[in-house]
Amino acid sequence: MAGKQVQVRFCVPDLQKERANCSFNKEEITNIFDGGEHNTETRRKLQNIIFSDPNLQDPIPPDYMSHEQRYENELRKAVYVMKKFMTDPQLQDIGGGPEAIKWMYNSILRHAIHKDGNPLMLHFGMFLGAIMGQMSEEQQAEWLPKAMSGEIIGTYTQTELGHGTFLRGLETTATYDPVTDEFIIHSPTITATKWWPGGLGKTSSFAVVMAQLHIRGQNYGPHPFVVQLREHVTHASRPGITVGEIGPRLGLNSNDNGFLRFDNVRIPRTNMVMKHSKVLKDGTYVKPKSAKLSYGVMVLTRVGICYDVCWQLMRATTIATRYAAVRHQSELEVGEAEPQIIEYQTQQYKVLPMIASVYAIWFAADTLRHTYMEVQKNINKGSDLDLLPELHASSCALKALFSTDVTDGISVMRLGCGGHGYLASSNLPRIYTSTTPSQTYEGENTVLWLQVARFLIKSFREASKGGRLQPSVAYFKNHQTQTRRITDLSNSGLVSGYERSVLSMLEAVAKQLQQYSEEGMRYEHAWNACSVRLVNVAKVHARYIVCDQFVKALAKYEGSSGVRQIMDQLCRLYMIYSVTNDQGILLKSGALTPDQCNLLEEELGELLAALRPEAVNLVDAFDLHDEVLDSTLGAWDGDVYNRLYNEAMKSPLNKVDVPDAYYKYLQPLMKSNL
Ligand SMILES: CCCCCCCC/C=C\CCCCCCCCCC(=O)SCCNC(=O)CCNC(=O)[C@H](O)C(C)(C)COP(=O)(O)OP(=O)(O)OC[C@H]1O[C@@H](n2cnc3c(N)ncnc32)[C@H](O)[C@@H]1OP(=O)(O)O
Ligand SMILES: Cc1cc2nc3c(=O)[nH]c(=O)nc-3n(C[C@H](O)[C@H](O)[C@H](O)COP(=O)(O)OP(=O)(O)OC[C@H]3O[C@@H](n4cnc5c(N)ncnc54)[C@H](O)[C@@H]3O)c2cc1C
Repeated sequence: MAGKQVQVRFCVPDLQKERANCSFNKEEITNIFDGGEHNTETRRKLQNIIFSDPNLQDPIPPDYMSHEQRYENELRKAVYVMKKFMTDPQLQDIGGGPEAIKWMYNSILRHAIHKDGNPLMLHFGMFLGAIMGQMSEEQQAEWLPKAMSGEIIGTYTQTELGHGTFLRGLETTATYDPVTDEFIIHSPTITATKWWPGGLGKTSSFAVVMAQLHIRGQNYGPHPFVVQLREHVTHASRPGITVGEIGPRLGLNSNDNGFLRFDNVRIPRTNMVMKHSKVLKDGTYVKPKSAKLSYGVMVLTRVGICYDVCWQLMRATTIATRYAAVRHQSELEVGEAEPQIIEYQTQQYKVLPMIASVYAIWFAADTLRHTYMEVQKNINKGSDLDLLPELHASSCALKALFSTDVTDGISVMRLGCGGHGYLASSNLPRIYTSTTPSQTYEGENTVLWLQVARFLIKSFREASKGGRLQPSVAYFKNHQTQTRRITDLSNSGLVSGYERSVLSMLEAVAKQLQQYSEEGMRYEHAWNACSVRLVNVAKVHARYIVCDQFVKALAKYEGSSGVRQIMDQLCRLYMIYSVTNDQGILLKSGALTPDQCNLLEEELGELLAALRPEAVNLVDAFDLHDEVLDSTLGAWDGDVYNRLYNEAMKSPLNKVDVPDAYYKYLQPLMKSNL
């Protein structure tokens, strides 16, 4: 238990001091992020088993491995985990088997086992997601057991060399042949080559392939199909399939992201993924309730990404906060001992708002997950899809906002650790390179912001006609009657300030769109000419959602008063941090005055001082095991300098005093200059 560990484990005096006085029950906070006491218990049992298993250790630090070694090492561990979960009696006790594997890979523990990606990530994420969310019951009965047991390994192949964002522009075709009752999957051009999917290069034997459905010369748009890529047992690529890896990336280099080409590959008709749309034997196309239902796996993954980046921020803030309590530098008062760097207000401003952001992200992600589950329930019941636009807009908004905030936040945490934060052994560089692609994958963020803007403009017009509004934009209904200025600076006052700013921005951009249209510009061009403003308003709306959800989550919170009090302070900090960052927008819209901004900036300073003594306890409450942190700077004991020194000793260059390269290159140069 985290609370008990505090009593018995060694840590450096600076951290002992930080931990000595804690005003709240850490365990209660741990339970929030695990989703309940039972989940905390399960996670701890799992991590005790996993982290004590020598087979899951890396033989050498992955940074010193070659490209092939990294892939092999991660695949070895991933397969070991699958087998262990199937057979280990200790794990059966806690509900072992495929469900537990899925549970673990959908938890923060996967970042501890696989430090730079994992060849089975797409299998556990999107391949299983496509089977469970997009296949008919009959198809699930066929494919799910094989995928869960590892008999087949799959990935999700949508993006092509030529098209990622513009799904309707995909070039891979699936042409129905009624004579043989088969689809013919084909890559007609070089740009139709599938490019990027994780686990595609060397790992997957199957893939869900997004392809344009053609029946009797008519194109019905992109649909998912299951295609076998490699033979059973030999794993050789099948006839008509050309598949391989795309080469090194900025990060996630163990994922064997791949390319894939099809040369008229035939698959049975029943391999079309058919929960929503169907093709009958005679070639009749059965339409789905909404054409966008086949995009469902992407929506699910966008929800997952919100949690995933939250875990990355938890790791980065834990590392930077503990380090800030251990590191001493400079002088606050001349001649006095060097203070812990966390005593500097500017350092508090780096770590504390990011700790608060973890809570903000978590509560908003949880609400989004519930919306997703409600929509799924409605789809399964066959009832209406009213909430689909809300889910699409909110998942785009939150995925885009959180992936950006967290990537930027991790960068601030690295800077907050000075030079040591740049060392691989701090783990901050890898946390960064594993997080920054979330701004691109599963919908490039600018493109997602424009989807949000499309929803906002539509809703704004609906509101002016007195029409029905989706929950996240219900506040538009007041838009004509409200004055812009807010008078109270409470949390709900600030949320209202965001609402008014969104409405003011929408009013202006809608007017500009209208003006362009009246001047004869086509709507699409007018949209493009306004798109910077449209992206800006989408971002402010997203921030509004997060602030609003944070306040609402706390209003419902039924835990202890200590935790409630600290969360209130964190919520207030998040609100003021956000508003002061966005003050240009709030001032311009007239929601705030310069005097009000000054008051908020003063309060921000007071909050930083009030929260400073709790900083280490707050990150301890995330309860991240040292293996999850994998950091010289962030370990629980705070023994930073010994850890840094010991890690440096692992550099292969230190195996010998004088390396061969000296004799080859330097010695001749130095000799010739004697
Ligand atoms: C307790 C914790 C539990 C959770 C644990 C989770 C653990 C972690 C899980 C996962 C971790 C992360 C691992 C991540 C690995 C990911 C690897 C990456 C994989 C990929 O990248 S796969 C490829 C992804 N590709 C994309 O996302 C492409 C982006 N493009 C698009 O989505 C679309 O093309 C588009 C939306 C941009 C445009 O589509 P288009 O058809 O052209 O549509 P429009 O004409 O613009 O709009 C038409 C109309 O449709 C509406 N709409 C569009 N999309 C959707 C949708 N998905 N749903 C509903 N509606 C949609 C749109 O709003 C328009 O509506 P309107 O006409 O305005 O009414
Ligand atoms: C690490 C990683 C893993 C991935 N894994 C997978 C996977 O498993 N499966 C899979 O199918 N794909 C995967 N992808 C691909 C990913 O989904 C795409 O890269 C992503 O959707 C962006 O598409 P794109 O690369 O075509 O970018 P582009 O769309 O070409 O974007 C380039 C620029 O053009 C701009 N742009 C494009 N369209 C518009 C527009 N309409 N309006 C304004 N600006 C626009 C963008 O904002 C961006 O600035 C992965 C990518 C990465 C980096």
